Parts: sequence; structure tokens; C-alpha cells
Amino acid sequence: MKWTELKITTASEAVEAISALMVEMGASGVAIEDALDVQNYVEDAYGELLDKENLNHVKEGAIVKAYFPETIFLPEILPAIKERIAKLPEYGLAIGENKIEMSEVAESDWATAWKKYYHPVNISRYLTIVPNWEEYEAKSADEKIIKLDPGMAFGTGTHPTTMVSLHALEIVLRGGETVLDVGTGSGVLSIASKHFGAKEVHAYDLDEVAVAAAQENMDMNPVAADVKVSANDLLKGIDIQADVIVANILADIILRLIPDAWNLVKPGGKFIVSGIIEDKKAEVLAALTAIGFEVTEVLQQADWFGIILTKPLEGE
Ligand SMILES: C[S@@+](CC[C@H](N)C(=O)[O-])C[C@H]1O[C@@H](n2cnc3c(N)ncnc32)[C@H](O)[C@@H]1O
Repeated sequence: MKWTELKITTASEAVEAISALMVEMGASGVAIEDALDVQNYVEDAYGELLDKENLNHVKEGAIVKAYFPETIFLPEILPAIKERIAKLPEYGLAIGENKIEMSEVAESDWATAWKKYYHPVNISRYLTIVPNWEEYEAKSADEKIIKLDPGMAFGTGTHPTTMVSLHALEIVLRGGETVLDVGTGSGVLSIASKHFGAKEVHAYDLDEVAVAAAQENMDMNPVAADVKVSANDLLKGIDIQADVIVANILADIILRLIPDAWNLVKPGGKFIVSGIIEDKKAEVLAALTAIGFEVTEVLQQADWFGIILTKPLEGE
């Protein structure tokens, strides 16, 4: 089958908004090349995040490539796409060069091309993410392994915002908790939560592609077989009291989530937010503390921040 590729040269901070727009406009898949991913490359004692040898990567800004099936006539929707992208600066997102190019490609070129860049990632001493197509043996009995095929969903584990979320989960989870994972993407944070001892985990995503990918990843990881994955807009309509709520989403979406998170997290429970850039940190912190959350810890990886918050116990 032939596909149309829409290649958008943009700035790193607009990547998620443009990817979400592409999916909304009917793209079946989105591939991202972000210069920040390479700049923020972390090589640690435990292993390799990215295969630099093989890497022919964008050096500045970012490129979002979206793939539309033949059934969508792109020239018809292109003006609307251009208009929506041109408006992103009004929401505080730079769009860099904003060059938009269209071409035809064969499916096999895009659906699997990115896989060659990803290898096992040692997130911490106790947690390793292994792409489903790679062989890997745990180096110690304590090492927990997450098998992952993100497919077209966000969440290979290598993005700094995911790593910050994983570290925060490792800090707060002690065992026996109920966790809500908002914007689960590939499901990586839910699987990690189960490894860290969570008893009950509910994973939500607005994007049906992510919901399907997350479910497949739960099925691939026996520890997460009982995670309940469903399509949902943030925590709207959810009535589950949680010990921990985790959300790795853009700051503007986190702002919308705060009231429901406050209502659903138990007193003494934690709210972990990630995906926040420096420019948005003060605004998000102000909204979180205004409702009553207390800041427990601020984590940072590269240009991205994550915050662990506590809902005070009643009477405190
Ligand atoms: C940055 S990705 C995080 C994926 C994964 N949790 C991780 O940490 O790697 C954000 C996810 O939030 C989802 N999302 C965006 N808006 C949402 C909404 N209103 N409700 C639920 N999910 C949403 C996106 O589809 C995407 O999968």
C-alpha cells in the first residue's frame, strides 16, 4: 500500500502538539526526529540508550513525519493543518522553520525503520527496557525487565520525560498501591508500576492507537497482565481513589488534569507530573500548589522537569 508522508520541520517543543494534530487529522503513524534526543543522550554505566553509530539524526530542531493512508486526500486537509500549526506560537510553542513537505512512500519504509535505533535501556540499577525484537539477559536477580514494542505510540522509554517519570515511580512506590497512569502511550509507566509493587493499575489514553499498543505491551509482560487499559480523556468520569497518579503529558494538558487528580488522589497520596519545560514550570507549580498539593521533589533530565507532589493528610 502507498502512503503519503507529511514531513514537518519544526522546533523540539512543538513535536508533541504537531504529532497529536497529525493523529487527529487521520495519520496512521508518526515518526519523530528530535535534535534534543541526541543532545540529551545519556550514556550510563548500565548500557546504551541509542546506537550513535547508526544514527543519522537531525542536528537542530525537530522533524515530525506523519503517514497518511491513501484513503485520506491530503491536499484537501493540508490548509487546515498549516493553519493549526501556524497557531501554535499563540500557545507558547515555537515552530522553528515550519517547513512542510509532502511525498509518497511504501509502508515498509516507515513502519519499522526506527527500530534499528533502539536497544535495551538501563533506566536504573533495577529497571531495564528491552525492545521486543532484541534478546537480553538480566545482569542480576534484582533487575526487572520491561518488554516493549511501542509501535506507533509514544514511549520507548528513552525520552527524558519518560525517564523522569520512571525514576519518580521508583521513588514513591513501596508496594500495594493503586496507580492511575494518565496518557499511558506504550504503557511503559504502568508496567514499571507493577514491577515496583503496585497492586492495581489503570492506564488511560485518548488515542486508540496508544490504547491498542499499551494493551499489547501488557500482554507481553506477565507482571502487568492485570493492568486495566482503556480509552479516556484524562480522568474525566473516573471514580477510583488512587495512592499514586502519574501523568507524562504536555504542561497545558496537565493544567486541565489537576482538579480531577486532586479529587482522586487519597490524602497522603502522590501525584507525579512530567513533560514540563522550564518556561511552563512556574505556571504548573502555581496551579498545583493553589489547589493544595505540596511539592515533595522536583526531578530534571536534560531540559525536562518532573514533579512529585503530595496531597496532605486531612488536618495537616
Ligand atoms: C508524552 S506521551 C507519554 C507516554 C508514556 N506515558 C511515557 O511516559 O512514555 C503522552 C500521552 O498522553 C496521551 N494524551 C494526550 N492527551 C490526552 C488526554 N486528554 N487524555 C488522555 N491521554 C492523552 C497521548 O496520546 C500520549 O500517548
